[in-house]
Amino acid sequence: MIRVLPNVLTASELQAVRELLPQVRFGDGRITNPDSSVKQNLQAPQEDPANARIAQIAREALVRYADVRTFAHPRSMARTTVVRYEPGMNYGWHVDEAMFPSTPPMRSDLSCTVFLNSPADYDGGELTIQLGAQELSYKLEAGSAILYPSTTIHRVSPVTRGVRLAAITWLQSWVADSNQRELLVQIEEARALAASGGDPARLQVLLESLRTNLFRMWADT
Ligand SMILES: O=C(O)CCC(=O)C(=O)O
Ligand SMILES: [Fe+2]
Repeated sequence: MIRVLPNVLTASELQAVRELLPQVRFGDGRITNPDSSVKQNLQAPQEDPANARIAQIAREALVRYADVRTFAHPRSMARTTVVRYEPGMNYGWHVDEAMFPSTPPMRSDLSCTVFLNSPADYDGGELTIQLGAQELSYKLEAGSAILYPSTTIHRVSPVTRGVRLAAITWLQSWVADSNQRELLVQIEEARALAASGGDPARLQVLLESLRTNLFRMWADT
């Protein structure tokens, strides 16, 4: 399941990020993926002070964002890194690493991109995610983010004009299984609908989905 998170960064956080971005000293993105033959971008070293400040702003914004809690049930979040794609740069089809060598090591369940500049600033640079035979492409407004399963094959298509800037991170969830996470998301939606007296037809279909899918999960065959 993929979730777009509009306006993760407030206007003042976005302004702070805009002032910090020119101070980031980018290096070759392959520093963290030396064996990759498809990664062709620029990436801030972890120790870069402007990267660290942007990372902190992005993390705090993600942690306080209610949909991140509902959708991801986050247990831990990996390092956050600012990436930069100039014309000709791209990150070809790949799957993200399963484990990050943090202390303690963490498993990536969800990948996250926080878009840091306007889609009008560049051509190309879509984040495209494969779901079966379908491809879904995203190019979000500055300050908005996307969460998607780290199990998916995805890419950043070549930038053909301008510069694409984003902050990327990964989350480990308390609930490893994405089908189980999906049921918790539906329970939360049903709870919120019941509390607000919202659309009864939607509440009905959510409850049907929960009953049917829990039965499917628990039925002995
Ligand atoms: O820049 C992005 O939106 C995601 C890049 C990516 O797939 C990665 O760094 O693993
Ligand atoms: Fe990736």
